[in-house]
Amino acid sequence: MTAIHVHELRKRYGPRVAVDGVGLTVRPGEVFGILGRNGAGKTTTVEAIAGLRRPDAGTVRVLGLDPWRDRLRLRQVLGVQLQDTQLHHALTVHELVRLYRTFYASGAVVSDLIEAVGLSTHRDVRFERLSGGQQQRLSIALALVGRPRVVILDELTSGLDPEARRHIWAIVEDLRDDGVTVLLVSHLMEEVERLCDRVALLERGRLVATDTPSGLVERAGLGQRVRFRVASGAPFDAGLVRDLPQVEQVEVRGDEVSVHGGGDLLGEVSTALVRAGVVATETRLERATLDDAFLALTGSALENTDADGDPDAGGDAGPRVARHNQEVSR
Ligand SMILES: Nc1ncnc2c1ncn2[C@@H]1O[C@H](COP(=O)(O)OP(=O)(O)OP(=O)(O)O)[C@@H](O)[C@H]1O
Repeated sequence: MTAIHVHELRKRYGPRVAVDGVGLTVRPGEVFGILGRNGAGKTTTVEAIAGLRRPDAGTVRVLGLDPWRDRLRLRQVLGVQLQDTQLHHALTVHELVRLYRTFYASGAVVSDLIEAVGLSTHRDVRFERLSGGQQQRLSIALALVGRPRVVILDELTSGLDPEARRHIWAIVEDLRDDGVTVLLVSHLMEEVERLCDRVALLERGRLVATDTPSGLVERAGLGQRVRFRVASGAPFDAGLVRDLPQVEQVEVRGDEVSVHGGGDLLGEVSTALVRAGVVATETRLERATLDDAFLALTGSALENTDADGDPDAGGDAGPRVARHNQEVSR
């Protein structure tokens, strides 16, 4: 049985089409990522999977259950952590986990779960007094309290510092080790590359591609680049590497050389340089990243523009992505 099956999912809000025929199959035990810009339809998709939003059309099954019709049964096997979970601010960590535990017929031992998410020393601290990272850890604990077989985590590390983010990633890795299926919505390429077995790219409500993170990079066909400096000070003869079978393009700027191509590019270029007696320094191989692949596959910068073309939505990763892509495609 598949863990999650989505077929031809559609949802509109008034005239706005949020999800437009999305299909996904998530295998049991997979960590499956949903990646896309602001407004791409990620949350609407996972809300439909969680039974929180009724689709206009299409089929959704989670462990064979219809999330809308079988909501009560689904609740016993599915854990959900959504963006901006509203929790009772005056309750402590322990009180909240204990309260949520009562919603399930069977589930985790409250103190064990609090320890597993690293909140033992904060068990008697009220929710409103927790830091952002601690609140996130608590919301994950609440998603896990019923020992779910499938967990949905939506933007679970947004706004957290690198250390808090790593703590939360370790929790997801433990879930994977325990065979729990995880559906992870994220903007963060590093998070997706580290945690996800496969990723679905959404763009304006449509599925652009589904693959492993490295498969997406390969699919984008962006190749690799070898960069080095010529030590001798003499001008570099680009003809030394231009005609090698794996080389597509050579750029020379002063003593800096950049060779773009595929296959065993580093080996081929290094051998040619040694044969020609050229001493190269600072040699490095650069591969396209998931950022680059996203950009190439969707034609837009991920974190710099939202799905409506609003250029305000995002941090500083967008321009970096765009620059890299220009380099690659030049
Ligand atoms: N309740 C709603 N009413 C009207 N429009 C909505 C509603 N929820 C979402 N939308 C719109 O539907 C589209 C998809 O939104 P959704 O939240 O699913 O995208 P997302 O990929 O999760 O975005 P983000 O990364 O910003 O969370 C967006 O254009 C959004 O403005």
